[in-house]
Amino acid sequence: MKAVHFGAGNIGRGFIGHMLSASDYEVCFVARNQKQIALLQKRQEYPITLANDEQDTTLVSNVTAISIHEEEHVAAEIASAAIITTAVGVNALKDIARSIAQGISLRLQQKVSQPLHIIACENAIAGSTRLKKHVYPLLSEAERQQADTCISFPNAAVDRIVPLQKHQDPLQVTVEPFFEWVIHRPALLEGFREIKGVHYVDSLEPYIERKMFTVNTGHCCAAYLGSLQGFTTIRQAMKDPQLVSQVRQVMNETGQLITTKHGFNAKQHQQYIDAILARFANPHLSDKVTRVGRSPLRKLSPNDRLVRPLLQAYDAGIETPGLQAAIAAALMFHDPADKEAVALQQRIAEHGVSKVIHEHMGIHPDHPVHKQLLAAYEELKSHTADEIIAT
Ligand SMILES: NC(=O)c1ccc[n+]([C@@H]2O[C@H](COP(=O)([O-])OP(=O)(O)OC[C@H]3O[C@@H](n4cnc5c(N)ncnc54)[C@H](O)[C@@H]3O)[C@@H](O)[C@H]2O)c1
Ligand SMILES: O=P(O)(O)OC[C@@H](O)[C@@H](O)[C@H](O)[C@H](O)CO
Repeated sequence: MKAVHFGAGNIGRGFIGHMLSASDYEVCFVARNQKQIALLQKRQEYPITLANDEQDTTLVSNVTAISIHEEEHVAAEIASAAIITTAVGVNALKDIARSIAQGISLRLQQKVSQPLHIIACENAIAGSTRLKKHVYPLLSEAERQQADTCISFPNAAVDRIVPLQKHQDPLQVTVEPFFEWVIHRPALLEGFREIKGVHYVDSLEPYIERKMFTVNTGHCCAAYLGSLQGFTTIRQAMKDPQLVSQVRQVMNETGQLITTKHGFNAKQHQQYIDAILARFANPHLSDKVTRVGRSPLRKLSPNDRLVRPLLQAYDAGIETPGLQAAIAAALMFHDPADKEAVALQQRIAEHGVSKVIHEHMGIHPDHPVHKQLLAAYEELKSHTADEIIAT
C-alpha cells in the first residue's frame, strides 16, 4: 500500500515516514528541496538516530520522493495512495491543498475503489479538518459528494521532539526516543490498514488538548522565558531552576484545566508533566529557542497553545498567573530571522500591545483577562528593563 507524505522535514522523515514505513507502507515524500528529493529517489532509505545514550540508529526503507512542482506526478501518486499525511506546518496546508485536490479529482475519474485517508500531522487542533476546508472548495459539487463516500480526513495528535539539525548526510535525522501519534478512530473507513504504534481513540479532543496544552504550551514557555534571559537552547533554559519552576507552574495550570475538563487522572497527569520536563532537558538534543518559539503570531492565535487554554481556564475558574507571564514573554519575543516575530514587534510598536491582545489574540478589552495580560506584560517589561540596567 502506498503512503504519500507532504513535507520531508524533521517530523516528516523523523516520525511519520518512519512509522508508515515500519507498517509496510511504501512512502513517497512530496517535497520542495531538490537535493533531498534526488537523494531519496536514489537511496530509497535514510537513517534515523535516537537521542539516547546508545545513539541507536535504524534505517527507514522503502521510501522515495517527488517534487511538489511535478503536478501531474503528484496527482498520480495521490490517485493510487491509501493514505496521505502532511507535516508542512499548519500555515502551509493551504499551499498543498491544490495538489491534493488535483489528486482527488484524478482518483475519482479513475474510479479507484480503495478508501483514502488524509491526515494532517501538524501541531493544531483539528488539523485534518482545516486541510479539508482548503481542499473541498477546489472540488466540484459532484466530486465533493463522491469524495464524502470514500475519502476521510481523520484528525490526529503527533508528539515527538525533532530539533532543526545538520548532518553530513542531509537525509539523516536525530529524534527523541519518545513518540505518540493519536488518531481519531471513528473517522477511519473500512479497509484502513492500521499503522503500528498509533493510538486510536474514540474522542480526539482530550488527547490533542492534553498534548498541545502541556507539551507545546510548556515548550513555548521555556522558549519565550528562556529567550528573554538570553538562553539560546531549550536545554540551557532547562538548567535554570527558576525557569523550570515557571514552566512547571504553567503546566500545572493547564493541567488543572485538562484533568477537570477531560477527566484525566491527576496523579498520572503529574507523571506526564514530569516526563515532558525530562524530555525538554534531554542532554542528547540541542533544540534552539528560536525553533520552539517560532511563528509567535500563530502561537498567540485564539485556537493555539496559549490563548485557548488561557480562556478555557478563565471560564473554568482556574487562576493562570504563570500562563499570563509566559504570554507576556511571548509578546516580547524577538527573532530578526522570524517573519512573524518581526511582524509582532512591529504591530506592538505601531498599535500598542492592547490592540494586539484584542485583534490578534481575540481577547476583548472588556474581558477581565485582557487587563490581567496587560498588567503581566507591563510587569515583565519593567522587570526586564531593571535587569538590563543592573547588568
Ligand atoms: N519538529 C517537531 O518537534 C514537531 C513535533 C510534532 C509536530 N510538529 C509539527 O510538524 C509540522 C512540521 O514541523 P517540522 O518541525 O518537521 O518542520 P520542518 O520545517 O522541518 O519541515 C517542514 C517541511 O515541510 C516542507 N514544506 C513546506 N511547505 C511545503 C509545500 N508547499 N510543499 C511541500 N513541502 C513543503 C518544508 O520544505 C519542510 O521540509 C509542523 O506543523 C510542526 O508543528 C513538529
Ligand atoms: O512546531 P511548533 O512551532 O508548533 O512548536 C514547536 C515545538 O514546541 C514543537 O515542534 C514540539 O517540538 C513538538 O510538538 C513535540 O511534539
